[in-house]
Amino acid sequence: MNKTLFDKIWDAHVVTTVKDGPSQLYIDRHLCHEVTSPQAFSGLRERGLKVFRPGQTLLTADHNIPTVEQDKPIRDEVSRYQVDTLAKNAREFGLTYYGLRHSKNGIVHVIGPENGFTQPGMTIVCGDSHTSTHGAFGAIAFGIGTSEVEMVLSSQCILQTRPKTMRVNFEGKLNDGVSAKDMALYMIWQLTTGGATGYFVEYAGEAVRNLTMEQRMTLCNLSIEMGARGGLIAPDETTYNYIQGREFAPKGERWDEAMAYWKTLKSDEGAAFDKEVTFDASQIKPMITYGTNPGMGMPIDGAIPELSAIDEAGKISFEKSLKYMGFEPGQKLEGKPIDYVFLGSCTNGRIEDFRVFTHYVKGKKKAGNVTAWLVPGSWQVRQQIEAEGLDKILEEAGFELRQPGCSACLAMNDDKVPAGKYAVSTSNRNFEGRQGPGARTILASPLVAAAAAVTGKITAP
Ligand SMILES: CC(C)[C@H](C(=O)O)[C@@H](O)C(=O)O
Ligand code: SF4
Repeated sequence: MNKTLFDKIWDAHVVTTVKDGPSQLYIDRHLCHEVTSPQAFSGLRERGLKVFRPGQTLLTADHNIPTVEQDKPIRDEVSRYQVDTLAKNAREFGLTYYGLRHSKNGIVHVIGPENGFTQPGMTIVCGDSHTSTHGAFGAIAFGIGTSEVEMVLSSQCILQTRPKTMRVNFEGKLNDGVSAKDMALYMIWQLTTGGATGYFVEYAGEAVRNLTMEQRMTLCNLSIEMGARGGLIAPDETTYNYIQGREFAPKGERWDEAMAYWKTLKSDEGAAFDKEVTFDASQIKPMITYGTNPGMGMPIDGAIPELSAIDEAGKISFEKSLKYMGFEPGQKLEGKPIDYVFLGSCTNGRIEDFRVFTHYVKGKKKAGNVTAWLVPGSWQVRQQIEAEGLDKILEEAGFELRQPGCSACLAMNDDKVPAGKYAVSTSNRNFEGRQGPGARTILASPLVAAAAAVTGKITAP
């Protein structure tokens, strides 16, 4: 039978299946952060259980950490408690932990791939919705709840209902200045935030094949924002080259064995998907969002829809959303002054994102009205930035590099955008209050963020 890539990986991990019910799925890799793991560890403690396969779990602190003065104790009491608890759990259960001040600390979805912990053909979970990021390597990666975190810790398995499969093809070539972030915002705009609910998405087509690993991660990261369980891309030379030599990557003979398996990881010719959508990549322009969900997007030179274009059921939430954002139906946003720029997050906090941003601002100056937060996704990203001298270029242009963490992506630390202020943000969610109470988020690519940072306005790069 012709199988999809998803089917191949899923079938290889099913331990047993409950008749007409969920499957017991074996999990290869488990990532944990401080927000969704404490109750899971407490659960183990109460039941007197150990972690079943400690080598397959990796811990990091990211959501609650400050992005300045990480050498000092965390000032916020709740955040400090969260991070201390994770450290304590790591010690007690004998798990690898990239805590604060660890040279490999960073956002959970950045550190997995950059250390080779994330590999093709694996099942990867984390108590975090953007676990879909790891699908860029040709893995089944998805977010789980805290009770499932406990299941994985204690048994290395979880119960899962098999999702439907969907393929999204991006045919043709992207235009200059258009990135994976624009592909994702375009796709969610077209398909809506519920367009992939119940599906696991495979991304394919020429424009996807041409993406670097960093860009593939950006695309897969946003799968969840259109309701998908996850997104994945078949591994190829780009994938193998990225993984080879990283800390957890297979070495020597193990590498050859792994490669033999990885090369089988693609959807067979004629494999049936429950749904298939095709986009013309050359039609995509740099994108921004104007509303309070990632589906409320438009090309940067476009206009917000008129009220008459919105269906009856959506009118109230559309108006509420525009009111929150301080925008009008039919308004164009190009030239609109902004206050903050955030470069970072598990969507766009990788080295390539910093290269793009730096290349654009080189020789220019940050606009006086803009507060810019440039937050690398990990310490390794930050070290790479410094090794390439990007920090110097940024400094000359009036920008300062911060220390790694989730930061203003969800503002669980001190990096909060003040109420009413506009932030052009490279992160993935523009929900009300996401970047701070009353903060107004405009999602965009690192390139669009760079243009806004130097002009102080929404500007086509
Ligand atoms: C805190 C965590 C549970 C959450 C998630 O699951 O996505 C966060 O990472 C986010 O991006 O909103
Ligand atoms: S960077 Fe943002 S989206 Fe990613 S894990 Fe952190 S809070 Fe969630």
